[in-house]
Amino acid sequence: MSSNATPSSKPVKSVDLHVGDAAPGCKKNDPILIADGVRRTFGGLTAVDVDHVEIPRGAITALIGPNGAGKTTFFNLLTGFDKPDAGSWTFDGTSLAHVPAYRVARMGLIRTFQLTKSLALLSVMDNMKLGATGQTGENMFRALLPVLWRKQDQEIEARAVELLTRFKLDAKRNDYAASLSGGQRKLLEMARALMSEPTLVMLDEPMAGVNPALTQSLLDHILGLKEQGMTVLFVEHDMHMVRHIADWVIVMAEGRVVAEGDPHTVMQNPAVIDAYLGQHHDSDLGSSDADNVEAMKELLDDDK
Ligand SMILES: Nc1ncnc2c1ncn2[C@@H]1O[C@H](COP(=O)(O)OP(=O)(O)OP(=O)(O)O)[C@@H](O)[C@H]1O
Repeated sequence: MSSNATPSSKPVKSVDLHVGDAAPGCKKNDPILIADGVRRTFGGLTAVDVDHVEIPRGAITALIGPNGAGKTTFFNLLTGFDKPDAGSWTFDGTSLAHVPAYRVARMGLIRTFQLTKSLALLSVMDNMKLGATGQTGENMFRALLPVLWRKQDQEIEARAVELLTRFKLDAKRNDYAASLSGGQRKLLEMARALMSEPTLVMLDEPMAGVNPALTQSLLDHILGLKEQGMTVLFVEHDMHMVRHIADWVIVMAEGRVVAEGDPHTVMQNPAVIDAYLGQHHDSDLGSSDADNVEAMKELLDDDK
């Protein structure tokens, strides 16, 4: 499915991100995240089996692949929301294996979810405050000094207001998150992710379920993250979006990385087309296979 979404201005693409050929697992000039031998099985199914992958710093990388390729599972592993059977990975040179999700977030790696996790019965503002990490109140001794946490509370609120204004949600700050539309919830989740001033933002299907009226603003916000010096890694099925905003694309199929490159080159790669067609050349297409074929058509839809 495609939104035909385009950002309001033509993005400046980052180039020279990799070293040597743009092959699966290729080295990057300045990787922020490096994963080695990351494997996750569910019973007899190998959901993720990534030999080596590097995510370039300061760029926007799209992680694409057909349904069931292992993208979300890989996100869950990298961010401490799931545990691998094997493997190691580093973020900014620090090993993240066995680090729980809340500590990964404090280290500057924040993710959003395919289905938004805003807490429906909390106000928009309270959702934002929950996104701030490393508060004084989390430290028992400093929490005993009200002067410290009051000042911090004001700073957190000011940052939340600034972000809500940027994301055009400030008028809704006292509303329950439950009252927001699907697209507004996606914006809230992104705004909340920024409360902790992350260095790497991982977005799982940021465009899914977003009303066309909000797609452009979401794209502009994602581009804005890069302009502010953050690294973005996102999972997305919308190939128009991938083509327009991604500097680099990593393709997964059946748990493995099968291709990497700039969007234009990757989308012409026969291995990628094969991955989307999968093993279903000769059989009837189920609905998720039909989605994959739709995505493949979008892949082949040349740059406008
Ligand atoms: N908790 C789980 N228990 C059992 N199998 C799982 C679990 N989570 C994921 N899987 C399986 O692992 C494989 C990879 O799933 P995953 O959701 O990571 O793929 P994906 O590439 O994100 O797919 P989509 O694009 O449809 O979201 C699928 O076959 C899925 O059914």
